[in-house]
Amino acid sequence: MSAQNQIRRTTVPQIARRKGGEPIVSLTSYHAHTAAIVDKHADFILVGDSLGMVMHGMESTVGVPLDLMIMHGKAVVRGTKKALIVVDMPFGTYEESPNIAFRNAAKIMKETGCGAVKLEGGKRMAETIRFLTERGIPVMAHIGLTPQSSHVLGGFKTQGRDEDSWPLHEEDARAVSEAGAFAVVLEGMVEPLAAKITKQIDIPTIGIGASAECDGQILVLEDMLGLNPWTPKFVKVYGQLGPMIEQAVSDYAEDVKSRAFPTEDQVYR
Ligand SMILES: Nc1nc(=O)c2c([nH]1)NC[C@@H]1CN(c3ccc(C(=O)N[C@@H](CCC(=O)O)C(=O)O)cc3)CN21
Ligand SMILES: CC(C)C(=O)C(=O)O
Ligand SMILES: [Mg+2]
Repeated sequence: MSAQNQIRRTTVPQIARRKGGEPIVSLTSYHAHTAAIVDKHADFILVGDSLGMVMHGMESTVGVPLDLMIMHGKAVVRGTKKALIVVDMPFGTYEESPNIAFRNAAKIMKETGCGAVKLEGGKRMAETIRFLTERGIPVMAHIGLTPQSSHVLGGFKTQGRDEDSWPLHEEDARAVSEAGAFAVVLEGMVEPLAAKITKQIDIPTIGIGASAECDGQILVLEDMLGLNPWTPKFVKVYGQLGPMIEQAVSDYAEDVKSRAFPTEDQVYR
């Protein structure tokens, strides 16, 4: 098959060009079958390190290993054909030096086939963002509430409540934009700060708990499907899958006990 015949995925420059235009749609996914559904409607899909908490029951994202991100990244790339796939770099795989970050980001891209990586941090990560983008690895930045630093921040706390902190967040946004990031996630940030940052920088801002002032939105798929028992305030629940799964499981249990399942339809003769 020639390259032209393949369905082209959304590209990094296409996302970057959406600044100030039609809002960018994104969700997380960690899983081939759900990713195939999300792929029909999302511009990009994030294989987020939130998978440590959502899929593996961890208390934070700090313990997520690189190999786990690669495994879920492969699953999502295999399950999709249209969306840009972005994979989170997990804690401890990029902070130390641009060289180490490049090695691990290249491993993620080569082994998963994703189109970009995401890493947390503003001004402090600017040199690394430049190092990676100049060498062929597109980087999405992530500032504000950065869950990998929750031990320093004192938990998952909304940022910018105190106006005195705004200049630091604005500086982070400018630094990642100037370093070559193609977009930046603004997480857990008061609305006026997210609005100010979105106006100040040339790359799209993707909000999560950061208001409709951003250039796009992202949510954790399981949260908006009603599968998370501790849904934060910024989540809108679009489907109640938790109760649906429970009903199906309890119907199945009843049918097994009463021998109503399997029936003629499910039996080999
Ligand atoms: N399932 C899931 N969804 C997420 O959005 C998510 C993860 N996991 N794991 C990684 C981070 C952690 N996130 C979180 C976790 C908790 C709150 C939270 O409890 N927020 C409080 C606000 C606290 C404040 O205002 O200071 C809330 O009540 O919404 C926020 C973001 C966002 N990310
Ligand atoms: C919430 C998004 C932005 C994320 O980083 C994740 O899912 O890990
Ligand atoms: Mg993340």
